[in-house]
Amino acid sequence: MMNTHYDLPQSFWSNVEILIELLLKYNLTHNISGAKTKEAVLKNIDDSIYPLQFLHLNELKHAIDIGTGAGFPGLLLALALPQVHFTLFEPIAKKSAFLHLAKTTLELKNVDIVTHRVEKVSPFKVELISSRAVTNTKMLIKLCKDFITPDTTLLFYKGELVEEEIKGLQNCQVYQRDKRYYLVMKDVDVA
Ligand SMILES: C[S@@+](CC[C@H](N)C(=O)[O-])C[C@H]1O[C@@H](n2cnc3c(N)ncnc32)[C@H](O)[C@@H]1O
Repeated sequence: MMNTHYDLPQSFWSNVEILIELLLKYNLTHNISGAKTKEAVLKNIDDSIYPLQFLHLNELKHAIDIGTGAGFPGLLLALALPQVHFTLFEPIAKKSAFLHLAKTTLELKNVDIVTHRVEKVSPFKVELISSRAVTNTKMLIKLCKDFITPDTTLLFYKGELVEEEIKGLQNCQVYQRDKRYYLVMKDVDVA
């Protein structure tokens, strides 16, 4: 299917097959994702897990994903990293309902879903924060600043505006694949 050097759990691809079927069906009536075909969903899945090839995730226990939508990337990272507890923030009820449906169907014990904007909840410290297609980098950092410690890794899935967005920010590393720019930040200054 896809080339990945990361050691995915045995259950990953069987869970993905179930997830794709679930999403395509749910999407017909609720229109929560632009990905309307299996191929399109697979592209989102590939994009979601690609950073596992270059991220160093030792000591990772807690992660949040901001604006998970129909599951990208947070739900897929949770499937790939069953030892890590993921809290997925998605304020839109029909999207959050889908995430609940996926959690129940796949019996995911490492996933919590919060139907609120990330900046509206009581924060807790995490080692990883991911987000794709939600808002610009500086605004994202502002929204989740109270979840960040000097050891937190930020993983933002960006487009070609990334260089513009990170001007003035420290400790940024960008990994490019085609039109996708994966922005990884550590020791983020939230002052
Ligand atoms: C364009 S969608 C992207 C969904 C998914 N991340 C993806 O890449 O397919 C942006 C999502 O972010 C959510 N969102 C917007 N602002 C948010 C906030 N402050 N906290 C949490 N989620 C937010 C929206 O409800 C929406 O579902």
